[in-house]
Amino acid sequence: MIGSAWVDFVLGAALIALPQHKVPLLLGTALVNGVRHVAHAKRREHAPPEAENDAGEEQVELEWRQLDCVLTAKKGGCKHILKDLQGRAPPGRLLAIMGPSGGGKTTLLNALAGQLPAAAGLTLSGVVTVNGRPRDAARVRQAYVQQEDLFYSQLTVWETLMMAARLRLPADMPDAEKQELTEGLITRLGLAGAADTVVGDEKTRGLSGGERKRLSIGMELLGRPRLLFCDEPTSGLDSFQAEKVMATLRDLARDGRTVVASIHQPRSSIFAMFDDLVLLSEGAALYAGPADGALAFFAEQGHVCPEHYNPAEFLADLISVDPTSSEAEAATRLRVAGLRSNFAASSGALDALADGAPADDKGGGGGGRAQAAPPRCAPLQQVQLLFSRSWRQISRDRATNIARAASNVSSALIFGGIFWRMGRAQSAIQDRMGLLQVAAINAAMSSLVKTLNVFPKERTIVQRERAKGSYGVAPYFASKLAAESPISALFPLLFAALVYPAAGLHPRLSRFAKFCGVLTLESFASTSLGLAVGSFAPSTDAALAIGPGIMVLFIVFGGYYVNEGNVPRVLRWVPSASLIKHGFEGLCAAEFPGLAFEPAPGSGGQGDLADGDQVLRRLGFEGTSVAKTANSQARVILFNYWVTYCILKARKPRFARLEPPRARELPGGNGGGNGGAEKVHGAAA
Ligand SMILES: Nc1ncnc2c1ncn2[C@@H]1O[C@H](COP(=O)(O)OP(=O)(O)OP(=O)(O)O)[C@@H](O)[C@H]1O
Repeated sequence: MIGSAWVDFVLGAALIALPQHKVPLLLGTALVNGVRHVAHAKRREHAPPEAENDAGEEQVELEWRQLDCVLTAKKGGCKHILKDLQGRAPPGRLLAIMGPSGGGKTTLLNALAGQLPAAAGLTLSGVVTVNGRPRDAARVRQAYVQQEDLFYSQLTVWETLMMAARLRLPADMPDAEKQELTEGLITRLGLAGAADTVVGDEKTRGLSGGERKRLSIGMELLGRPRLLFCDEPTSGLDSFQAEKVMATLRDLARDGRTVVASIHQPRSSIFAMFDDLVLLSEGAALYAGPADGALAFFAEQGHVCPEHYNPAEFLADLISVDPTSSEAEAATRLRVAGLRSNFAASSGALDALADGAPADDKGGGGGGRAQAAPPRCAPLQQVQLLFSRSWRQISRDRATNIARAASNVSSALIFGGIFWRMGRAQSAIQDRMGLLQVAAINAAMSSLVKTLNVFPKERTIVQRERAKGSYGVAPYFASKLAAESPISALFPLLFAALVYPAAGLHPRLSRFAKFCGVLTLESFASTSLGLAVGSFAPSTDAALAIGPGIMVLFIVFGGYYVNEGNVPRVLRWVPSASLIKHGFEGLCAAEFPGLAFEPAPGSGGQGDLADGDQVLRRLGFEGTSVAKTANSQARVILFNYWVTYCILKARKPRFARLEPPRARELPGGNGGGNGGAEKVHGAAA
């Protein structure tokens, strides 16, 4: 995939560097490229789907041993994140990984799922098997419900699940069957009452936290997983919602699936739902066995849970290091180290976990009934589905659309008021240039900020969906642009319709049409810059810091503050990349030609600018035209789209490789417990 992204990168670079008269060639090649993608997608469509070879409802047993995770710092020293862990997650049971914050729960879950994000200096080693085979070779259907629930906020529960079903399930599966499946999932997850509720976000009221989490689980169930990982499914939920979510996971386990969830500190009713339990503290296991055997295990060591006490709270207190004072820290460290050696010395609990039978064996059945694995729908159908999703998202997002409209109307009223009916005096020349410059900046900024606010989050959703093979970048990108462009064009048009007559700009309809066209194209260029920045920025905050920074540079070299002829040689490329400059130049080209200006009183015309052509010359825009600036702006747009496309295509989450078990030697033997930062010596076995 990365190789093909590089081909696109090089091809795109060559095309955009072409001289302007070869632009038709560029379009032709884009068409060829499109056909290549459709052909590629078609080939993929006929490729054997990775999960179809799996037997229908096989039982999955996950096992791990000698699992170590070490982070080596650049300045030397290591942090031992997971310490020689072993355990087993049998089918039909819910295994909970519990422990204090920073204990290594998420790292263990990620390592078991094969989704531990790769990082410099991070080494993961050990053995993880599925039904006795190395996990990567086992090709079992697994799913991972991430801690952060990400959805298109304006789609309802039904639409979200149905869209995922249409994109992920085989094209030859009748739509009625997909609908039936979606309905079944909604009922199963207890979401029937919320089926027509939009997911919502900070601006739009929608699902509750628990409903969102159950929807996340539902999305993963579409892939018919037999092995389900869930990271902190109850975090941020009230106790009622948390209980409902955990009950859902327990029921999924009862249907024969293997369910592994990390959880921080559950209430007692949730603790009672666990079949098996792994207790982690500072990366080391203090218990792994049946959940109902944990209290007895620790009672034997003299740590008795008081009556009527939440066992989860008792265990959390028992295995946590208390950093509030040096005495408390030393005492709790000693206790945790003792628990760790006691557990390592006892094989009983581990054996019990290993022998765990399905808690209430109902065999297979349940959720996987009619669901099938990939192949997906054809690229054209993907475009159709993704277009309808993008269209619903943008057209239903009333809060954002109203805010954008209000911002454009208020800017138009303010600028219209300041530059009210400018006339043709010499002083009106500067006013005109000022208005055209602020109009160019306003159109660019409003589109940029809107895109930067939305796209990084959407990119994460798309990456998750693409990781499941739901669709390709080309159908996604094409449908997004097609759906969003008409609505995005409305806002600059609204601004233009108000400010143009108020300021008394060139009184011809054709000039007004050009003014609107230039502003709309500039708004698209700014959106394309937002997409390019949003595709590589690590977060929305980072995108909001980078995007406006670039825009300030484009404003400075936007043709108004620095004359193009005076730009230092080394920065000559900036004006040609500046969408503000092309926008401003285009607005000047629409406004000034043919305009005659009155001489300043008493000047006798000396030093005055008599007409618009002289103004254009003064600005360094002689010989310009709307068509020429539109051409330059189109190249900026194509360049940004191409950058976005290549980054989206190349960007994939990188996961740490599972190395063979390491031979290690820990200072202090098995005791550990020195702040999770033990020195690890030794080499890979
Ligand atoms: N890539 C990494 N770089 C640096 N430190 C890391 C990395 N991954 C994990 N850690 C550290 O390893 C320890 C365990 O992290 P992990 O997220 O697994 O804990 P956790 O038990 O899930 O915590 P929480 O309940 O707070 O989410 C923490 O101290 C964390 O800072």
